[in-house]
Amino acid sequence: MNFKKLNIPEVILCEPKVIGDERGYFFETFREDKFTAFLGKKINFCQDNESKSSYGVLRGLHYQSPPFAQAKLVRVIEGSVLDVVVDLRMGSPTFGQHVAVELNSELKNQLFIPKGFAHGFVVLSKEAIFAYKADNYYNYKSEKGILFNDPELAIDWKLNGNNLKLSEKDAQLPLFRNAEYFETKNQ
Ligand SMILES: Cc1cn([C@H]2C[C@H](O)[C@@H](COP(=O)(O)OP(=O)(O)O[C@H]3O[C@@H](C)C(=O)[C@@H](O)[C@H]3O)O2)c(=O)[nH]c1=O
Repeated sequence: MNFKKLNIPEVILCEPKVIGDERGYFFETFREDKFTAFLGKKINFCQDNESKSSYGVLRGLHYQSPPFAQAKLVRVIEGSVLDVVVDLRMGSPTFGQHVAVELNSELKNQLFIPKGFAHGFVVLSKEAIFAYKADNYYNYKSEKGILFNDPELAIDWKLNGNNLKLSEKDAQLPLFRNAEYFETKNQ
């Protein structure tokens, strides 16, 4: 696995070494030792999730508030998505900024999203199966979100707005300016 810091340096792109042979392919999807060595701290993942979505489905932007904040390691098992994270850490030099990266099942790339970020993705392929690890359990009372097309965030979701499909909940999320920000020291 190769690890790369992105424009927001705490957000890490993980690029696995895929070994192909006449049977197909093999790759390590997660190695705690290498991951911990790169981050310099251990993330205790405790929940694995999977969702399937069709073209144009946008899930996000989501986060859980403390004490249920979640760091996530996300990837695409089938298809392609544009994955977006927004920095909600007060005092961070990149507060309010976002990173957008295409994750797909060809590259098998993954994104590590620390606590203190809102996360969402839009499906660019006919369908996509999305999988992720989280280091804190789902807690519906702590679920929070930000409206995907808040002009203040100016996220280019790559797809025409007419093609986007959102849940009722996600279409009614508040703006970034009304989000619950994170204390940087807690991250
Ligand atoms: C996230 C989650 C949802 N659920 C339930 C609640 C609901 O009935 C159903 C679907 O939930 P949602 O509509 O919130 O699912 P979804 O929109 O896929 O939510 C996910 O979006 C991405 C972008 C994230 O970053 C995740 O952390 C998570 O918030 O699944 C769980 O039981 N456990 C979970 O961990």
